[in-house]
Amino acid sequence: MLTKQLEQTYFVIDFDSTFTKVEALDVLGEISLIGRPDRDDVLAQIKAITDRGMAGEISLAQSLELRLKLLNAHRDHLPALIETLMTKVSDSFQRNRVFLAENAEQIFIVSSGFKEFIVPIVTALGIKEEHVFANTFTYDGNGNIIGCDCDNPLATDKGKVKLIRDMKLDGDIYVIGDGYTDYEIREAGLANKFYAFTENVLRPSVVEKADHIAPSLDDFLFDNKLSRSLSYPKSRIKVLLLENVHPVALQLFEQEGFQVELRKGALDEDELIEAIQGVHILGIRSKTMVTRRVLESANKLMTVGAFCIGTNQIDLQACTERGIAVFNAPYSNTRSVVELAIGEIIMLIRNVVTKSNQMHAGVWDKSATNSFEVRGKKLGLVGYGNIGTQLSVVAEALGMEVYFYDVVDKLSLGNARKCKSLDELLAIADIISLHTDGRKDNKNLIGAREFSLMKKGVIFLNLSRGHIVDIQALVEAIKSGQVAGTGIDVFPYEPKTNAEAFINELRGLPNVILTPHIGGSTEEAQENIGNFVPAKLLEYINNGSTYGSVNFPELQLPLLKDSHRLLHIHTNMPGILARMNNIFAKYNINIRGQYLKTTEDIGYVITDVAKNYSDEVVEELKAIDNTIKFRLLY
Ligand SMILES: NC(=O)c1ccc[n+]([C@@H]2O[C@H](COP(=O)([O-])OP(=O)(O)OC[C@H]3O[C@@H](n4cnc5c(N)ncnc54)[C@H](O)[C@@H]3O)[C@@H](O)[C@H]2O)c1
Ligand SMILES: O=C(O)[C@H](O)COP(=O)(O)O
Repeated sequence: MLTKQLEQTYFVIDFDSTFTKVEALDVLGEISLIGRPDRDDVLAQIKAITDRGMAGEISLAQSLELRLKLLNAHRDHLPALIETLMTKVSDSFQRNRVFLAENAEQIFIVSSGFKEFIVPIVTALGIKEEHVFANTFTYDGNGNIIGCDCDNPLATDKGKVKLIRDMKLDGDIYVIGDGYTDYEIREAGLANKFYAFTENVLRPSVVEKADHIAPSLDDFLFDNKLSRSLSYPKSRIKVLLLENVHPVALQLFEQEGFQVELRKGALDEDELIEAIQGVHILGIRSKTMVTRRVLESANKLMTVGAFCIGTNQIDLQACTERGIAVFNAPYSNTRSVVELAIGEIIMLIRNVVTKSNQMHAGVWDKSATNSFEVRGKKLGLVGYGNIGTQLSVVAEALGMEVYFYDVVDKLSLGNARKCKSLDELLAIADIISLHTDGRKDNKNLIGAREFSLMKKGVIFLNLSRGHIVDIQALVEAIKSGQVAGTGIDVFPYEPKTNAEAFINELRGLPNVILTPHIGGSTEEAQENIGNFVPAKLLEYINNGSTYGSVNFPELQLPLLKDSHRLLHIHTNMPGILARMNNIFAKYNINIRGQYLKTTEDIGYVITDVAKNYSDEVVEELKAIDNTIKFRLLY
């Protein structure tokens, strides 16, 4: 599967900084110059000479001669060099060792480096020794390396060109390398294509001459439809992270080899429509609205990560219809919200904000009037989910009596008491805190009527979602004294970035704590989220697992071993699994594992199959009616 006739194709591959991540002579210098006081200085000189040679600024002969002189190396240094180089083989070459071994007849290593260290490295990955073309060292009587065999064309300028010309290879020639001398083979008309290999180093003067850029060997193999260890090159996967998500997320995606674009603030709909094109993974927080219109432009989008709890900013239905799996971080900032709520409750019931403001204005007003303990007070929680329950436990530890109301029948924790209706809870509580989710139906859940049902002098908190409270009604309730203190962290409209002003009628009212949606903004929470969400997204991208998705059927899949994984997402209709299995039967496919889960809207079928199947199977699976998305993983 996915192989093409290779008999007439030859791959000419460079060694230093292509097959390996490093320049071998730089590494040799690190070994041979140990103990020399000027080691760092000499190593920097060697590196500079290497770069100038690679960029075509000085001749190869000059570059070799200058470096060998500075190296002061000995035959005895070579075993240590080989040992180090073994650990520095480029990741994508390591991954694709099967391709290298299976196509050894057509692969040539052509390098201006030295056979003494190249041969042991490349033959370990299946390359034939007689297909290695490189220089050899010359030594003095004491084993010191003093130069190289000058008769070898590879020690001279345009040496690779001369060598390839003399080889008279009959067929297509693809050259893969990071240096100018690799490009010269193509320039001389001896190669069909030159791929600038940029996994380890990107040399602008080389890249600009290349037919293609290959950020990895996977990319080269994908581009040429050749057999490879990865179904899709990681370097082609684009990630867009908005709203200042924690830097650890960027690091995790980059480590994976993905291309990551990071933006500080949220984007509005039109900006996002433009930015999302070509993006495979989108990371947002609570402010970016992922609307149906945005999704219509998301031509490559596979998954969305909400780096927060709430997902009401995402059109989940539209995502599902397009086979886009959405994940969030359902617990990572729960504790942070709870701690802020507790802090605010104490500050508000003690009237600390008013006292503090007076002090800043030079007023010393020591009195106990309107200042209370929280012990023994009735805390009413609207919404008894992850945050509501945790707040319940912490509040009880402070001696509060907890009451809660939830639309779903929830188990009371500790001594918390369940209320049968919202109205019942509003009438009982001294302090009311909202912790419902942000579903549309909850718009203005608390308005003028609800404030009128509360006890006079109630303390009121909203750290859930802005649209749940009618702000004008809250303003009236504060002005009339119905609400004695309030803490609001979320607003119907919130500035998109820190540069935008906050405009709201709550500004300047007494005993009101206003915070800029920071309930979940602690270092701990953001770091937790920054680790948690990418792990989910990577599991989905790399393995197909959807465990924890908020809109997809949840499947925790085993790791893929020695099989290909076919992922089929379809509208939930009867008969699709049967049609898939008919196709497998028709092509006599050996199924190694099959997993199915559905929701009301979609079905997700994962089939692990033996590797030897024909491309028609994939085409027929994709053509099944009501297929939303198909993916192949290996
Ligand atoms: N301020 C912040 O920075 C911040 C941080 C994290 C979470 N949040 C928000 O806090 C809220 C709660 O988060 P969570 O993790 O506890 O969510 P959750 O989904 O675990 O719990 C929400 C609970 O609210 C209940 N509910 C929904 N509508 C209701 C209604 N009308 N009346 C009563 N109960 C209702 C649900 O049944 C559920 O039990 C969410 O809106 C979330 O987006 C805000
Ligand atoms: O849903 C959440 O987790 C909170 O509202 C926090 O959102 P944020 O990441 O945008 O601060």
